[in-house]
Amino acid sequence: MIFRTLPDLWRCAPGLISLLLAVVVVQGLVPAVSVFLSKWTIDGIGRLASGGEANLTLLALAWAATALVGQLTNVGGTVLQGHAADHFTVSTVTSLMRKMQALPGLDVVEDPRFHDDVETLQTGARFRPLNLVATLLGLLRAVVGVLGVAGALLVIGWWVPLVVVAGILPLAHAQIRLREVGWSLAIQRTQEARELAYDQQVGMRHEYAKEVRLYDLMPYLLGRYQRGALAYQGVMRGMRNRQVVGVLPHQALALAVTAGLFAYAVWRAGQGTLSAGDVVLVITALAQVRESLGSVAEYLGMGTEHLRWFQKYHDFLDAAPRVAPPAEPRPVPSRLTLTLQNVSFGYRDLPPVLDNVSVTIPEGQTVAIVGENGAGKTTLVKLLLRFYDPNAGQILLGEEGEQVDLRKVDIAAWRTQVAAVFQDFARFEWTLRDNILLGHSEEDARLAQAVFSSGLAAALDRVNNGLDARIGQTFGGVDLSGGQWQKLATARALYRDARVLILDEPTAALDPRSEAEVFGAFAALSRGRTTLLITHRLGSVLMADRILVMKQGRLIEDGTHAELLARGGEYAELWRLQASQYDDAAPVLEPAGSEV
Ligand SMILES: Nc1ncnc2c1ncn2[C@@H]1O[C@H](COP(=O)(O)OP(=O)(O)OP(=O)(O)O)[C@@H](O)[C@H]1O
Repeated sequence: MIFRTLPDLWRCAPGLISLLLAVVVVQGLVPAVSVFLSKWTIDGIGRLASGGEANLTLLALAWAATALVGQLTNVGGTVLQGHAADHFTVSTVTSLMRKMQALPGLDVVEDPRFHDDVETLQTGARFRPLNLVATLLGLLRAVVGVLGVAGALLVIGWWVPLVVVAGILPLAHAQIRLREVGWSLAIQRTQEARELAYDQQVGMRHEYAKEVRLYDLMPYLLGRYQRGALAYQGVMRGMRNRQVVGVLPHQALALAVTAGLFAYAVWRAGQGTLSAGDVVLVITALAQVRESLGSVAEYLGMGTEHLRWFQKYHDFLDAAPRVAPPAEPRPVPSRLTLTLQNVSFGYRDLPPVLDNVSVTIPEGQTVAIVGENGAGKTTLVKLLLRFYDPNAGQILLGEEGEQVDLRKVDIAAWRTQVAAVFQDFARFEWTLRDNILLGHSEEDARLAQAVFSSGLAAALDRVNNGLDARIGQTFGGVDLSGGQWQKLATARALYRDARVLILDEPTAALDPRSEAEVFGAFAALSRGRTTLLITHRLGSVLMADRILVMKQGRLIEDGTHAELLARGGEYAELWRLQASQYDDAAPVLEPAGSEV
């Protein structure tokens, strides 16, 4: 992982990183120079005391210069390190977002295991790059410091630096090992951490606030949170304690080695084979070495943990999407007849929700898809958008003779041909304008038309700033009603000049007048376009040329309103049930299970 992470770091700002490395090396050498200055000062004082000569002024100037270099490199190192970490953070987060962009399907984002990865990657991306930079530089500084000062210890024997390093190795190894264990445990527990955070959010965030108050949910949430937190923290605390206590014996060994060398140096001075300056050098050098080696071990441990995060990050970047873009994408055919041929599909490893569906929808046709909850209507359009690939069968675009399998078509190009109002459309808390344009360039007439046809114009009268009003509560914007949000989602779809229009319950939250207006707009808009309308309001299917009825993943009826009524099957039954709700003479409610 280091062999991939370091080049990544280097590539994000090569000039800056070179300068930073030079500064850190100088910074790391300052302690070694200080140690020698101490020795030369003590030896100089000794010579002066015994009538010899010593240039103490030069030594004082050297001290001052060394201290100045130390301070300058400290400040410069901190500034440059901040810059490098900023670059690295941006490049890491950018790569993560680009990878998301390169995952055209929904399979990965809906996988619960992936939620854990995203949680780890998303929270880590905020601080791991920064911490890795700080850790690597700290490590380099400490290693240079150790090498420089250990070199000074050659004064008392060639073997001394070796003994010092050997004394610290078990500590370094233990630090790395403990960090690895800690990381693995934290990763295993990500799901629990996410659940804790979720219960907290439910208690605190505005989207849950009404139910939390009405149903007095807080005691229940607190109970869940406290039970979960106690269990989770117990495990994590045990791990942290083991980390702290586990390194104690190794620290004791490192301390014993330096204490032994100190005693040896004092003994040699007593024998007259080391000068007073040499002894000062050994004492300061040992203190420095001990500190720097401690830092090396600590940085190695921290670095290991950060690198494990980067390993996860690289694994994610390398992950092959199940919905794979075609190697040689074919253009979208000029005529857009949609054909499903024996399509079966199940989410992940769950039972199939589409069972051998075959249908052809000629270009320009308006098709309503109806059926009970969970029948597979939304799944069918998600397959058409290539959010998933069928497990069996195929989806073809184009007229007979020039049909192309959807899996071979350029995904981005295909999606530009489609506009959709999803049942669970996204509520972007940006301005109204940005919510409609979605990053596309603005065309005044088209924007005005989309706002008018969606019925959003009435909502605009009530907000300051018109289309520039920020919406949603998170950033203090204006909140919209459910119906106004739905009109906004509709305006978004209408703004796109798409050849295929997908409307999944597009009027569920609209009042009758708005619904009639919006359907009027859809009717106008669907002219010349292929339109798929999923709805439970059977009155609205009258605008369709053709109705598909789905039940338990199968397409069970296909025809016009009149044909299906005449057939007296599922559609006729659904129609009768719904009509009866508006009919004074008929019973208003049917038994459960008849939901449309
Ligand atoms: N992302 C998903 N992961 C797993 N199962 C899913 C997913 N989305 C839908 N399902 C399941 O697939 C089945 C079909 O769902 P789908 O949303 O296609 O039904 P629908 O006909 O659109 O229903 P509704 O009228 O309630 O919107 C349901 O049983 C649902 O639980």
